[in-house]
Amino acid sequence: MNGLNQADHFDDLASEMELQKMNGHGGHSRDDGFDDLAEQEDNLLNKTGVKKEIHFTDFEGKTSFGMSVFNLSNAIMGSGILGLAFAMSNTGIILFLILLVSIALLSAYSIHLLLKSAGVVGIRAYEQLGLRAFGQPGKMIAAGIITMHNIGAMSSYLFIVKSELPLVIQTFLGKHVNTGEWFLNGNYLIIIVSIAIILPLALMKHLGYLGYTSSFSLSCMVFFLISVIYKKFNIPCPLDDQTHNTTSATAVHAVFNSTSDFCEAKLFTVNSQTAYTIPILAFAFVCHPEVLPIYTELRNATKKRMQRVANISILAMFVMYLLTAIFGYLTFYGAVESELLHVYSRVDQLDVLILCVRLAVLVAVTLTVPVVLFPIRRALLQIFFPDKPFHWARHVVIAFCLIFMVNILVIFVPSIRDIFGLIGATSAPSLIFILPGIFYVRIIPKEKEPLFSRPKIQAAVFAALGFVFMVMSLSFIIIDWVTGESRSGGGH
Ligand SMILES: NC(=O)C[C@H](N)C(=O)O
Repeated sequence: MNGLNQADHFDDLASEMELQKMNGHGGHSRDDGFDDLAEQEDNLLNKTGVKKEIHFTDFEGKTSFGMSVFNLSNAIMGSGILGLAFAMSNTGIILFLILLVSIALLSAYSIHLLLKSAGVVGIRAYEQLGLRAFGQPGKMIAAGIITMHNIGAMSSYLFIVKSELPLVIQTFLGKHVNTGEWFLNGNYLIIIVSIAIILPLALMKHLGYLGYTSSFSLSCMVFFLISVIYKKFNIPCPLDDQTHNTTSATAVHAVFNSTSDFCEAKLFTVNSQTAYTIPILAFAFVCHPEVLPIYTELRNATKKRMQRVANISILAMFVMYLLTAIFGYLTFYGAVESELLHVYSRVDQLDVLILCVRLAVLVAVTLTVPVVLFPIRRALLQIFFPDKPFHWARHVVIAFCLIFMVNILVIFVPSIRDIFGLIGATSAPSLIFILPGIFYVRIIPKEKEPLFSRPKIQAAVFAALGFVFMVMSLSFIIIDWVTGESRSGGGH
């Protein structure tokens, strides 16, 4: 679900270097060191005419190519996968495919920009690119956006707990309907899970074994995909409850008013919910803060090799995303909700396979919440308490406040669609398009590429495209909220 454990490792290294610098052991300042490296690389090129293999930082990576692909895939894959079938139901198969391919390609291009910028100055973290491009404000902006994005990701994971845990408990109790007891209320359950599991894990000083949950999460999502494909051939459309009982079915019928229309795969469609498509897709492909740490750790790190790692990971996740969206959509058609796993509760509450998928996804997302919390706390510490040594009080208070805030958010947010929408329309396009584009224009020296050279104009257009996506998506989402005629994206 993410490779943040890696980032953690690198930040430790980075802090170590910073510490050395502060203590005067480093000799050079960090940036000077990287400039030397870039210069050294240029000399090498000049002398031999052939570019010899050189590491882009002073850090010698040890992770194999395959393992790096796996790590980056983990960074890409997350809760976003649960929203894709919903996105497809609002665009139709063809439009969805076009958008999915476009976002995947743009995401790969964005990684190209990040790698090229990092290669010039030898930088191992997203925030450091910000620092290099715009000084302290650039670093703050990058750290702020990453913080906001991770808070959004944390909320989406906790939202899944809120919507799925009551169903799991219900199934264990053998109940076909939610009878309204407190232990079947998602809001109470997330508070209990937060206090009993997430907070203690978030208080650990280091991630330790928790870092490995990312691979567990990826396996859970593969299991989820296999079940979605299997269930497609087992669930009839229309669902029994589609003409009565649930509120979302009623709301859906306001939009799609005949059953035949309802159970038909649309190739191309547009409705008020189509506005959420690009944000959902953008959210699903965010992995950019993890790219540079994974690059640094890659064995024989060259830009080309890392770009191959990125392309393969993006392609693999593209296939998983496409299959999940198609089979999820072809199971429920217009009745699909913004959190795919939740819709299965409308078929058979006591289904064992779905119970297992729910349990697996629940464990995975619960364990991922603290993993996502660590980098947020680190960014906050860097912003508000730079150069201060570790202090337990700060460590504990920040974790507590973050978890408290995310709980409040998740209790009041009616649907995971709103989290995907908001985060996908703001921090995701910033991380994928805007920041890599403008960092590139600023970081690549004018002597190498003049301001009006093709690559720089392309990067600037790319950043502008991100800005257009952001403004467009936000406006449509706000219009949808204000007019309130939304089809329930309900996750609960
Ligand atoms: N890594 C992230 O920020 C989000 C991830 N792409 C997801 O789908 O959940």
